[in-house]
Amino acid sequence: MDRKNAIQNRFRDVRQTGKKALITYISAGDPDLDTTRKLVLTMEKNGTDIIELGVPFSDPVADGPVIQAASLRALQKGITIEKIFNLVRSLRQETAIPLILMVYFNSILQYGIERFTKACAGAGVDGLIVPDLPLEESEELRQTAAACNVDVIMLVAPTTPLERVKQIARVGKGFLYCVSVTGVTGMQKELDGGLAGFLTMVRSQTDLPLAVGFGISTPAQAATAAKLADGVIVGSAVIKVIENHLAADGLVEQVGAFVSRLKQGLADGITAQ
Ligand SMILES: O=P(O)(O)OC[C@@H](O)[C@@H](O)c1c[nH]c2ccccc12
Repeated sequence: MDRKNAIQNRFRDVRQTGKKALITYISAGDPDLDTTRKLVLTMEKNGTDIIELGVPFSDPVADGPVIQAASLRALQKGITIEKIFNLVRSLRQETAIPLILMVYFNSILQYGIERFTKACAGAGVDGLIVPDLPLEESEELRQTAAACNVDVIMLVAPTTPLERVKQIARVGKGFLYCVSVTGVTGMQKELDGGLAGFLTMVRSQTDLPLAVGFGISTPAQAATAAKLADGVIVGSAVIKVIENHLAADGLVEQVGAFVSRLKQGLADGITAQ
């Protein structure tokens, strides 16, 4: 399966239709693996362009309460990395959507760096987001992943000094993840006022697509962020919909409907420009 550059190609295709990319995040195995499979397919059908699957971890230091709770639900159901690879492998029979794993470095180390990246490539994973891996310690993973065409997506934050943004942009693959607020994942009432300046600064340093994430939870916020970047990432707000429907029917449909509203928000944001 040749999936080289699947992420950048998807950004290019979305740009060619005059739109911005919607990236949605869910935790793999929350509330169970079969629902994750259905959610991936439903989110794609409703306008998600790229999907980030979280590998649940017992000590998710970059995550706020909503994603922590999702991780816990998945761990309690017995999720493992092997089951996630199997899920991706089976999803590849049904969809070509770019898939990114959000995975803490500890999980990769435990598995073995090379074994992990090869398993990603073999299953059909296109990229990795490793939130606790600083640039200085990232070389081995980046090179090992690059050898099998898996993109290691790098993160920059408003507190990242310009010189460091330059260095990160130079080695990043797929897109550059621009963290909109300093802190953990989760919903914010308002987007940071400095977002435009931050993104202009990052834009001047790289030709990689830029995607904004952290704290984007409504279609209106997605619209605002979409004006400034090539894509928008929404995690906690999607998981909140899952959480609200755990005991009710229609969980998958409700997530689909929410994703469709987000996608519409991106489109409105662009036409309002
Ligand atoms: O949950 P939010 O605030 O919408 O942020 C996106 C986010 O969920 C997803 O990209 C993500 C989940 N866990 C992470 C850890 C680090 C960086 C990014 C992430």
